Amino acid sequence: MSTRPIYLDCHATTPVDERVLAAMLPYFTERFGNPSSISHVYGWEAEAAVKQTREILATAINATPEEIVFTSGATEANNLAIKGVAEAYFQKGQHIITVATEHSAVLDPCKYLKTLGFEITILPVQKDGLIDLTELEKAFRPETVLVSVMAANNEIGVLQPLAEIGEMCRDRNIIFHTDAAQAIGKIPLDVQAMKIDLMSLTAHKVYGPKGIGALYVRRRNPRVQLAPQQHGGGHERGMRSGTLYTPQIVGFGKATEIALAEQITENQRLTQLRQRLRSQLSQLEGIHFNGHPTQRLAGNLNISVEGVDGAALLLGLQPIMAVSSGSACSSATTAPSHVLTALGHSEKLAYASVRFGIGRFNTPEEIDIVAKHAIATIQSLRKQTTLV
Ligand SMILES: Cc1ncc(COP(=O)(O)O)c(C=O)c1O
Ligand code: FES
Repeated sequence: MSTRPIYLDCHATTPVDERVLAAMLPYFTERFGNPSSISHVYGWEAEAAVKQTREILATAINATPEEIVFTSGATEANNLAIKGVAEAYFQKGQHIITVATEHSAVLDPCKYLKTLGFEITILPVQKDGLIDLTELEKAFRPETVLVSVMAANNEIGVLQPLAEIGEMCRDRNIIFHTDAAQAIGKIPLDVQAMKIDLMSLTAHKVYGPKGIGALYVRRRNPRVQLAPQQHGGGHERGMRSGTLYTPQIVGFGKATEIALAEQITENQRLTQLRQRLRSQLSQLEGIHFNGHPTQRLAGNLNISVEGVDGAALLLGLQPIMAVSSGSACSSATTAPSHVLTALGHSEKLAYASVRFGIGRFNTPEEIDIVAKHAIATIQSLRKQTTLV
C-alpha cells in the first residue's frame, strides 16, 4: 500500500484523468499552434480543438458555443462576471445581492466594489445551508443589477435552488450569475431552464487541468453586457484578451465530456461511498453532519465534531488522509470557516470540522480505513480532554 495519505480533498482539486492527459499531450508539441493564427494549418488545428471544447461546454450547460469565454479558472470568471456587470450597468444601478457562504472569489470582488461605492446585500443561509427565497425577495431593490448565488458549495456541498432564483431574477430584469466551479460535470446544469445569465466554470474539480476555466455569457433573451477586465488583443470577442491556452482547453473539454458521460453512475457510486463513511462516523456521539441531507453533491461529507480541538483533529488525521477543514485557500488562514459560522456554528465547533471530498479514484476500502482512523482519532482526543 502506498505510504501517501488517502486523497479525500476533491473540492480543493482533483488529479488529471489519464484520458484527459492523453488528449492534451499533442497540443503541447506537434499541434502547438496559436488558435488565432488564421493563415496556416498550425493555427487551424488549434482553433478546431478550441472550438470542440466550446461545443462540449455549451452542450453541457445548454448554451451556444459563442457564449463561452475562456478564462484562467473560476476565480477569473467570477471577477469578470461581477466587476464586468457592475461596470457595464453602472448607470442602471449599484446594488448587488450575494450569499454569506459564497467562495471568496465572489465575496472579495463584491467587497472591492463596496469600496467603489456599490451596495452589497449578503444573504444569510438557513441551518441546512440553503438560502431562504423570501429573504431574496425582500432584498431586491429597483437599483439591483446582479444576483450571484453559487450552484454547489465547496465546503458543505449544498446545492442552491438555481431555477427558482433564476425565475425571480428574470421577472425583475436582474442579471443572475452562478459560480458553478463545483457543479460542472457533477449535477445537471441548464442555463435556459434555470434562467442563468452568467456561469463560472473551472476544469480542475472534474479531473481536468488547473489554470483553465470559462464564463458563460448569455447573448440572447436578454443579451448581457460585460465590461472586459483584461484588455489586449481582443480575444474572446473582446471580453478576455490573451492567447488561448490550447492544451488546457482541450483538457477542459475532455474532462467535461467524461464527467457528463459518467455522471449518473458516478453519482450513485459516490453517494454509496458517502453513506458508507457517514454511517460509520455516526457511531460516535456529538457529530454534526453539515449541509442539507439530500440537496448536496454526492461526494461531499462535512462534519463538525464536538469536544475536540480543531487543530489537533486535523493533525491526527493527516498521516492517513488528505482532508481539509475549510476551503483550500482559507486553510492557510487561522479564521474559522465563514461557511460553517454562517450555519450558526460557534467558532470552536467550526474549527473542529472536516471536509471529506470523495472522488473518482476512491474505493470502499479507502473509505473504511479513513472511517476507522477518524473514529479512533476523535475518541482518543476526547479521552485526552476529559483527562486534563
Ligand atoms: C466555488 C468555487 N469558486 C471558485 C473557485 C476558484 O476556482 P479556480 O481555482 O478555478 O480559480 C473554487 C475552487 O477553489 C470554488 O470551489
Ligand atoms: S481557491 Fe479553491 S478553495 Fe479557495
